[in-house]
This record gives sequence, structure tokens and C-alpha cells, in this order.
Amino acid sequence: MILELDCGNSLIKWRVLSASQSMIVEGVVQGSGELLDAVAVVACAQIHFVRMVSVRSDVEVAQLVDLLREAYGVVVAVASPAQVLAGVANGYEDYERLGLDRWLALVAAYQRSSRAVLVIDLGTAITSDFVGDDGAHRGGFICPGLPLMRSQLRTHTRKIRYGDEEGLMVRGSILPGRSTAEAVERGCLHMVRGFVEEQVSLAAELLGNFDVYLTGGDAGLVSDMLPQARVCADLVFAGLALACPFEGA
Ligand SMILES: Nc1ncnc2c1ncn2[C@@H]1O[C@H](COP(=O)(O)OP(=O)(O)O)[C@@H](O)[C@H]1O
Ligand SMILES: CC(C)(COP(=O)(O)O)[C@@H](O)C(=O)NCCC(=O)O
Ligand SMILES: [K+]
Repeated sequence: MILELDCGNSLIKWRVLSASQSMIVEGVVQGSGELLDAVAVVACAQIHFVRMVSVRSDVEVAQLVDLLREAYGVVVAVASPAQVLAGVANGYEDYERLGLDRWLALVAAYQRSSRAVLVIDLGTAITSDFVGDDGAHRGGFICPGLPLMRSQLRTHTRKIRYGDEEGLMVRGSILPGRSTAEAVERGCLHMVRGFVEEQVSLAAELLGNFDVYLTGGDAGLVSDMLPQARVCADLVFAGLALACPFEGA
């Protein structure tokens, strides 16, 4: 079995695939200690290969690789920056600086569509990436995701104060807020939705006909705006399989 890990800034997404690459089980944890416990419940003894992508620090990646090697005694492949992968050319001036989660997601999206794509990943940060019909990555944008927007407002003002529970309760509407919690939660949601709308207009200008892909933990907050969009929770994993194929038997 293959263990796959996508280590974002907030969460580690993990899943276990069979030898024929079909998904057996998946989960989400915050840190590496929790990860081993979660995987142990289902599959520990039978992991033959681990592949991972991370946007965390080099130190954290090295620690996690050591932990996994020790736990399973197997090869741990870590996705690394590339100028070209599966027919897609990295569009950054310095290709090594492009976030690896962005890179893998945009490569997978282009591979699925075989035409121009706009990829929007809504996680800790929200990122968009543009790929042309020819597989040339044209670059993209990075802005704060919803959790960062909320916490910045709460940290840098004196009177924006409300509990997490209240915040959770007032989400889901886009009507003007009549309390602080409503005003902040819904205001931030409007920022996210406005950003997404703007990316789609820009993609129409830059790319002509294109497919839109939505991924990341908060994709569901905008998917209703774009009925034509493909909501793919597994986009980073699909790119990871291209970057780190399992070659053992
Ligand atoms: N089980 C969960 N725990 C925490 N956040 C979650 C969970 N499921 C969905 N989310 C949402 O997903 C977002 C994080 O998305 P994700 O794509 O995993 O981010 P990152 O890749 O930056 O770690 C959070 O802002 C939260 O709104
Ligand atoms: C932009 C990101 C912080 C997004 O991370 P995430 O929200 O998925 O945790 C990550 O892709 C990253 O660290 N990128 C490096 C900078 C860049 O892409 O230019
Ligand atoms: K993201």
C-alpha cells in the first residue's frame, strides 16, 4: 500500500492507496504525532512506499521524513521543484520558489483537461494559477485565506471580539451583518467570493476557453458560484503521483 501526504500550513491531508492505486482510506490531522496514530489504526504494517508534498519548513519536512522512515522502514519520496512536469512548464522566474502544492495541483489539472486551466486552492492561503492551452504556466496570485483574514481582524483591532462558536453559527449567509460576528464572517466570505469572480474574468481574458478547478478545505464556500467548475479535493495528490511515481513492485 502507498501512503500519500499533503502537508499544508494548517493541516496534513493523508490517504492510503492499494497497490493498484485505488483509495482505501483518507484523513486529516494537524501534526505528525497524530498522523502516525491515525495511519496505524488502519494500515501501519502494510505501507510499502510513502510519497509526500509539503509547504512547511525544511526542518519540519526532514523530521517528518525521518519519522516515517523509522515507522515503516520504507522509501519516502518527497516532491521537489521542477521546471517541467507532465507537459507543464513552471512559469515562475525562479521555479524553485513556486509553492509545491500549487505546482502539483496545476500540473494535475492540466493533465486532466488537456487544455487551459485556472486552478484555485482555498486553504490557509488562497492561490490561483493560470495555465495556457500549450501547458505554459502563466503565474498566479496569493492572498490570505478565510482563517487568516478573520484572525488578522481579531488580532489587530480592539473591539472585534466574538467566540468561535458564534462565528460558526452566523456563517452560510451573505446578507449584511447585524452583529460583529456576522459582519466579519460574511465580509470575509464576500472578499473570497469577489476574488474568485475576478480570477475567472481574468482567466477569460488571458486564456480564452479554460476549465476551472477548485480545491482546498474551503472550496465549498465558492463552488455554488461556478457550476461549471470541477471541485477536486484530490488535485494535489493527483499531481503528487505524477511527481513521485511508485516504481517498486
Ligand atoms: N477537519 C478540518 N479541520 C480544520 N479545518 C478544516 C477541516 N475541514 C475543512 N477545513 C477548512 O479547511 C481550511 C484549510 O484548508 P486546507 O486546504 O487543508 O489548508 P492548508 O493546505 O493550508 O493546510 C480551513 O480554513 C477550514 O476552513
Ligand atoms: C502560497 C502557499 C503559502 C499556500 O499554502 P497553503 O495555503 O496550501 O498552506 C504555499 O503554496 C507556499 O508557501 N508557496 C510559496 C510561495 C509561492 O508560491 O510563491
Ligand atoms: K492554498
